Amino acid sequence: MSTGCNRDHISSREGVRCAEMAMVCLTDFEEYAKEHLSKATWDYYAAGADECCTRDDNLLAYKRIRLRPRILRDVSVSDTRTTVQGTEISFPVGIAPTAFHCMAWHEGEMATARAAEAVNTCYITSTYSTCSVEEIVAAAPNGYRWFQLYVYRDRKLSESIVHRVEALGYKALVLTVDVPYTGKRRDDIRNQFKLPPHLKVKNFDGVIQEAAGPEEYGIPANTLDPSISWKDVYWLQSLTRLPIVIKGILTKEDAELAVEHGVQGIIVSNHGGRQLDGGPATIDALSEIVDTVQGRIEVYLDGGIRTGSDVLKAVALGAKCVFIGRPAVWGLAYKGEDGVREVLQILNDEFRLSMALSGCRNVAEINRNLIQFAKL
Ligand SMILES: Cc1cc2nc3c(=O)[nH]c(=O)nc-3n(C[C@H](O)[C@H](O)[C@H](O)COP(=O)(O)O)c2cc1C
Ligand SMILES: CCCCCCC(=O)C(=O)O
Repeated sequence: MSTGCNRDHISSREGVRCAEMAMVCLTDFEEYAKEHLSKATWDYYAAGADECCTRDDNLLAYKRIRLRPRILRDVSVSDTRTTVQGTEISFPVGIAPTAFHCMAWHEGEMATARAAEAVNTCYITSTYSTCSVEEIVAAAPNGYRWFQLYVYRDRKLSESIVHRVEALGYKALVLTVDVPYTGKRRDDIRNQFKLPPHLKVKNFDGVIQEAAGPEEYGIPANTLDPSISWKDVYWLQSLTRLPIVIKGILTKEDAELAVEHGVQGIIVSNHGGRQLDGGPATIDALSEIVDTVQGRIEVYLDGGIRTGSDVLKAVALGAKCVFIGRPAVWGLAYKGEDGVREVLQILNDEFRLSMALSGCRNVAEINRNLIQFAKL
């Protein structure tokens, strides 16, 4: 991915200094992470599927959208707060579930959770966290958290994690539906990428870790169930009272089915372009889904959010909140909890500024009138 940053002139010797310079935008963190992580780790985080068309289009699509700013609207006071599933967060940006945070920073997901708690936003913990859900909750006891669930062939295993996170105070379950199989990520294959042996998928320590059979990323490959279907949404509802959010919807047809199946939210997502290459950029898929859902449930989005004006565009097109994946990991690689906080703070500042410059005083004032649609 391009760094999009004005540091390209910095020589490698000067690059050491780079770490002490102010981080100005999210691509500064990307550049830092690329320089400091091992190649295999960097490649895993950066990976897209196949030719990475969808991964890259997630970012480019925002740059094709133009805004229609309003003026003279007294933007001396602005309020970025919003709610998700009835809970207030400081601005409409949360942290998407990403796996293996301990590869980026020794405290891994505990650091991520502390940062989200400090900024008062939502952190979605991945099934494949390298700290256990118990450790994460203990690290940030007042944080607002959802848990991302992959459905295992062994349903008892999924059932037990659902009960565990519900008892721990997680506030929603995010069912990821776009990974019946892992996408083909060429660099991971070339690098024979594996979770380093000193790290574990801690939630299932001693269970899937020791299962026999072929491995993917150093964890058993045949654990996720490719046969999951809409009826499993009913199965999940039978296990829990938590709201269920489906992550990985890209069409109006599936959005309608999600509503009909009684879930409480949708994340418009293509898994950061790591699964099907050739699918739409998420911001391009958003409008048809918002139009279909008609406010019956909340619609969120992830993929390619790198600036405050990206957030503004997604909210204007109907996303209640957006989530960042890779940028949080870059923040971790930079400075752990403080790095993730900085990433969120920069996005918050940029979002506030974009709101003000387009004449919006609060999130409720952001709507489709802000978007310039191409003339036919
Ligand atoms: C390194 C990495 C690991 C990921 N792990 C998971 C995961 O465990 N569960 C999941 O539902 N999505 C996972 N995702 C997808 C993210 O939740 C999210 O959809 C995506 O990263 C958003 O795009 P962005 O990175 O451009 O912000 C992962 C993405 C990345 C980059
Ligand atoms: C065996 C499947 C590993 C998936 C790891 C997490 C993930 O979703 C990713 O995109 O990477």
